[in-house]
Amino acid sequence: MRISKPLILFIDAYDSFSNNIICLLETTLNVSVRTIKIDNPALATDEALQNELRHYAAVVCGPGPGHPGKKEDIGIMRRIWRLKEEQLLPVLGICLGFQSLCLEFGGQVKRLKGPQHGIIRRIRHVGEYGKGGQQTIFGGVGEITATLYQSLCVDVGQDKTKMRRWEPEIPCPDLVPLAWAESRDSFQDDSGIKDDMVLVAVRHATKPFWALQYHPESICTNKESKQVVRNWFKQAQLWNRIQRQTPISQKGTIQGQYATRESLLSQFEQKLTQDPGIRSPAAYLNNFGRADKCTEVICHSRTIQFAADISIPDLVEAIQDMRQDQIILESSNAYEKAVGTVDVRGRYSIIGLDVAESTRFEYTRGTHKITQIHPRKGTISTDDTRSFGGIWPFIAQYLDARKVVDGNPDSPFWGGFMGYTTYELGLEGIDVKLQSRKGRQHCRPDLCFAWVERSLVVDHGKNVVYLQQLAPRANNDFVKTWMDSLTIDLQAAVEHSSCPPPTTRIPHSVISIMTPQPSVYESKVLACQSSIRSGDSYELCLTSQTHINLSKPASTSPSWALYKTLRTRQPAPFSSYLRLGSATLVSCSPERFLSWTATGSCELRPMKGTVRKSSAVSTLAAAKLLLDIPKEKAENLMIVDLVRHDLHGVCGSGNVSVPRLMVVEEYKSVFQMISVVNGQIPPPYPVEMEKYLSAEEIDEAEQKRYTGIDVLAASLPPGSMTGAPKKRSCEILQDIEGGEERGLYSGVVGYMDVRGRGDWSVTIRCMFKFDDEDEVGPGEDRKVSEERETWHVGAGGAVTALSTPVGEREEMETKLAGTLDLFR
Ligand SMILES: C=C(O[C@@H]1C=C(C(=O)O)C=C[C@H]1O)C(=O)O
Ligand SMILES: NC(=O)CC[C@H](N)C(=O)O
Repeated sequence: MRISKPLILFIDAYDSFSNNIICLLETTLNVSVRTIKIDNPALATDEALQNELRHYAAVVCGPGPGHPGKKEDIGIMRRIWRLKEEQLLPVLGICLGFQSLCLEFGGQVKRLKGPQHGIIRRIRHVGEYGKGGQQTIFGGVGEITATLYQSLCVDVGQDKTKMRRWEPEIPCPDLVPLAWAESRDSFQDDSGIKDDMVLVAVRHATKPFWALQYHPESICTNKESKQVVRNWFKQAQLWNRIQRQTPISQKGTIQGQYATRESLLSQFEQKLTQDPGIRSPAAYLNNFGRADKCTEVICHSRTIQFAADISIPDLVEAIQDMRQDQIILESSNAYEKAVGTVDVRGRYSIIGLDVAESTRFEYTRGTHKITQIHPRKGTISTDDTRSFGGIWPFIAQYLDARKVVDGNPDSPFWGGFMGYTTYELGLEGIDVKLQSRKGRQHCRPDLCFAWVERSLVVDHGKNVVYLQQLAPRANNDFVKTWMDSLTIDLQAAVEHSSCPPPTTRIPHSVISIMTPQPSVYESKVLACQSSIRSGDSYELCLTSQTHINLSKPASTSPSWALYKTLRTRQPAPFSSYLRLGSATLVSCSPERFLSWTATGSCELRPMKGTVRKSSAVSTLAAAKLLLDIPKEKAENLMIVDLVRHDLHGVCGSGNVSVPRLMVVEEYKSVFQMISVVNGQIPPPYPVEMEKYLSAEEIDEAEQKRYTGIDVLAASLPPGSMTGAPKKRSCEILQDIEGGEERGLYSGVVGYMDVRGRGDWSVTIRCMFKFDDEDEVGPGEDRKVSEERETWHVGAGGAVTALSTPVGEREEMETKLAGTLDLFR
């Protein structure tokens, strides 16, 4: 007989740490967790809630933005505390859940004098037995050091007496204190810790309710807190055995969902099953039909070895028409041996060839339409993304139908999608509406990918170039002819190349530059801090836009010259030059967003903590000292925990790790603190099951498997550009940033290839423009007209409770200067 694991219901208040708590529960206890949002309409009636709760051994009321006194912030949590005696079941509140419990039973919710977000504190707990001799949940627990994420705190009566007590005070007879964080226990002399005593654990005197105000799941909370979770569940189970009146039942439908989302490929399959008519031959086969054996596509590859360092600009200029569309992803710091360590330097550069002739995919948020532009055929086709479950299921299936298994194993990219997505696409994915006052005034793509069949990969470590083409195996001769002619051009280019290539004069003149006003930016920092103090956000990545108006000689965009100059001045592992459809991007981003391998191992590298290089801070050691402070570490930690949550949402419990935490890296003009978060996408079926599965079952599992695209879709917009919790923070930022679109800035640029791999950078330290903003205006002498274009440069930084307006403004200006200096 199969005994199923006890179920726990996790109530999610739209937090960015929820999946980490679910992972903690599933890996510490022998349980399975289902989750539900605080405002799920399916549980609107008491009867529905009651029917749902029957399935569970216990409930966890999670953390979240906002205030426990606001109905909309806590939703069904409040109804849990109000359950009738016969309906009761054990509950653990965490953070917002803790505050909600305390508020319900007489506690007063106050603002902390100094919000504590991502701050690590020592916790003083009552020990195994409370004052009345009752067993607590702290038995066998040593010293806890735990991360706090809170702006608010609860006063249960002790604030008056100013003494740590283990007994309830008069105003809250039902709330028994179990643990405190005290200012005398803080690790460093930290100006942010201003409250003497903060209550961080309670239990209800008579009901099976416990709660923690600290975050047991944070990467920086020590292992001791796992024992607290074990103890809690032991007591919860004991209570269930002895006191529970409504027995646990598996009957009836269950609304709680798995924390991991359904895979994109499975969403696609489901849509097709619902509406088999879509499988109509033409459109379906064009997009998703699999090639048969004879037309099997492989990645033809030729390796060309070079003696000297390879200059990417020289290489592309020799073989491409630079006036046409381009996609160049360059490790422009590959040969910068004097700056930073080896792992800061990128190794490969990847160049899409003949991009202007490639099929281009465009999607604008809110339209439900994927447009394919086929330059070779001179046609444009449009599909309704709803037929396929959305834009991401479409992309995932399109790529999956073109999987290639044969190619050069040394090359990181064989061909496939290359392109960008905007910040606003990410916002759509987390249901954040755009707040622009006038509504969206354009229909520019928020996702633009080219399907790249010919490419060039440079391995800067080995000084080799891989020339590649996706084509049927049988097309060998045709491919060979193309490669022969290109090889000659490439060799000539490298012989004449100058490394580093000279920066060219930029053929433009600046008409105007509109930079953010310092006082306005500083007031926005204060507005962010006000949202942090009220408990609505823990950290906000505030950004601003600079607009540059250029005049230029007719039909020569200065973008390529701008790129060549920027890549030399700000060499970075994720430089990119894109001219794709109506957008042009010039970027020297140091930040990897996400990469994944063909076997599903994913890496995210959030960057938080920036120091400008100067004569006073010129070494890594000096920068480390500056970044080794609670403010900077808290900024980084919060995003690490957020990224872990995003990854858990696809990889599942137990499959996410943090191999590097808060490491300082050196770049040309800045030092950056980064962390590395890894995740392993689970295989379609457990390997040991293979011998028991039929071919059809294996096929079906493969059809529904997760890929790196699931992680990409689940993690946008990049957490390092939003703050935490992501959704509420993005809404607040929409407001504070005045609804101005970030566009390509704060989005991602990169590739996902036919072998099942991907690599994306966060689009920062960049500039971009759209063709529809180009104008013709009167020239200087007002007689002849001249062409003008508008470039946008975004810059910003994370605001926390510990920020200062001037400090943040200077940090933003430091980041802006790298790009803006091109025009000065
Ligand atoms: C917002 C920017 O950068 C982001 C913010 C950082 C920070 O707050 O330290 C660091 C890297 C980026 O994730 C920017 O470059 O404009
Ligand atoms: N992490 C949380 O749940 C935070 C709760 C609440 N919004 C606060 O800031 O105090």
